[in-house]
Amino acid sequence: MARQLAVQVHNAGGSLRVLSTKPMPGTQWIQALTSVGCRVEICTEPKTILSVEDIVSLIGTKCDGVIGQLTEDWGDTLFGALKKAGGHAYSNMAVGYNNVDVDAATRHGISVGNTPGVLTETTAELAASLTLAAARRVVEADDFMRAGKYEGWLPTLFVGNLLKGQTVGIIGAGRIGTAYARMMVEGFKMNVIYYDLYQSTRLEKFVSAYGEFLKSQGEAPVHWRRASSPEEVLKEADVISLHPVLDKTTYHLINKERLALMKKEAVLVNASRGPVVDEVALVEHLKANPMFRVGLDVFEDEPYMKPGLGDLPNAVVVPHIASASKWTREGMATLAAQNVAAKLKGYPVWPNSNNIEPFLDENNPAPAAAPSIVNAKALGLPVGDGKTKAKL
Ligand SMILES: NC(=O)c1ccc[n+]([C@@H]2O[C@H](COP(=O)([O-])OP(=O)(O)OC[C@H]3O[C@@H](n4cnc5c(N)ncnc54)[C@H](O)[C@@H]3O)[C@@H](O)[C@H]2O)c1
Ligand SMILES: O=C(O)[C@H](O)CO
Repeated sequence: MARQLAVQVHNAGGSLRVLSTKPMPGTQWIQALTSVGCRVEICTEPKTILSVEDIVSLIGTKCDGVIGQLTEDWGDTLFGALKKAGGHAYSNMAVGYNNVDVDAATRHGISVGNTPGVLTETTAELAASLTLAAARRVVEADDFMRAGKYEGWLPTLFVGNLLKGQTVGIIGAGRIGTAYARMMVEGFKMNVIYYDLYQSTRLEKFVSAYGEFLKSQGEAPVHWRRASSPEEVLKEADVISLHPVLDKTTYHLINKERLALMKKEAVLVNASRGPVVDEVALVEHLKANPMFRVGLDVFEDEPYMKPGLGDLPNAVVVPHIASASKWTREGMATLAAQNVAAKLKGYPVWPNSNNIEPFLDENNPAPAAAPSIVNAKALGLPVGDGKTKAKL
């Protein structure tokens, strides 16, 4: 028999049972659920990644909704178990939902929520940090200093790349890609080349307007260009940051052939999903090109790195922390809880999942709506007018 996993219970008398597979930061998310009559059970097992079997046992025989994590495999087995337990609602505590089989959820009549917007700036800031750390060799220099190797200033010590006036390439110019591009344009006066399936008029207008501003200050303007292929971006840019969703079209988007197109001293940053990069090919490329540098927040086989990557001085590696600011993580938890609470209460879906601010204001009641349900259309869920306030 499966072992009983430890849980912490809030509002034990609540009639709707909602499970969170992990403790999450803040308390607003718990309040969002208990205030609408949910009993909240939080799995407190120290094991980092729960297996499908673990989660099936947590779901048990009666469960109305679940908040899960991107490390979990939400497919037919889990949605089948949730349906059998009487469940209707699931939310990832993440904007990316490549760990979720949305079609399976839809087949079982279960809504799938995600947490867009609240992590846009935080994630872009980490991508910018990785860019600087890689371009200016911050981690190598830190290691050197701590190892007691510093014997005095030298003209040749840890020489890296200047960003100002260079070209930043964005692959996937959605919410995060655009926010990152703006940071690099405003912060370092970089020109932009981007590739996305869709035109980013917001980004284009911003760069044009900022270019005009710089001109008005007597400075060289910045420019943008929309590329017609990823190859164009890779050939032209000095820094490339990857921000697409992970799907069949972006799996190994950066491979051996495309790495070979990049400038020998380019900087590549990935804070999207690990499998967007062929990590074995990347290790080979880094070995052969010591002046090529990467900043990685995500890995192909998380939590593992491909052999050799961790030994390379031209790679900066951090453990998937791009969204890890307090405000963002609390906001992600709140949005995930509201996705579940709203579905269980029969509220409509919020009309614009890019505008989630009203859900995060602790001083005002959250809208009586689900912030972001990715299979709302497939399930035929009603869409609200974006005005109705919840009665708490
Ligand atoms: N490392 C982290 O902690 C972290 C944090 C947040 C998000 N993410 C990842 O970042 C991704 C993007 O988040 P977002 O909020 O900006 O999403 P988004 O939907 O706003 O942007 C994704 C963009 O990718 C584009 N795209 C899709 N297929 C493409 C292709 N084949 N080539 C080029 N572009 C393509 C889309 O058109 C869209 O503009 C998420 O899906 C998630 O996987 C990672
Ligand atoms: O997709 C996401 O939201 C991240 O990977 C975690 O913040």
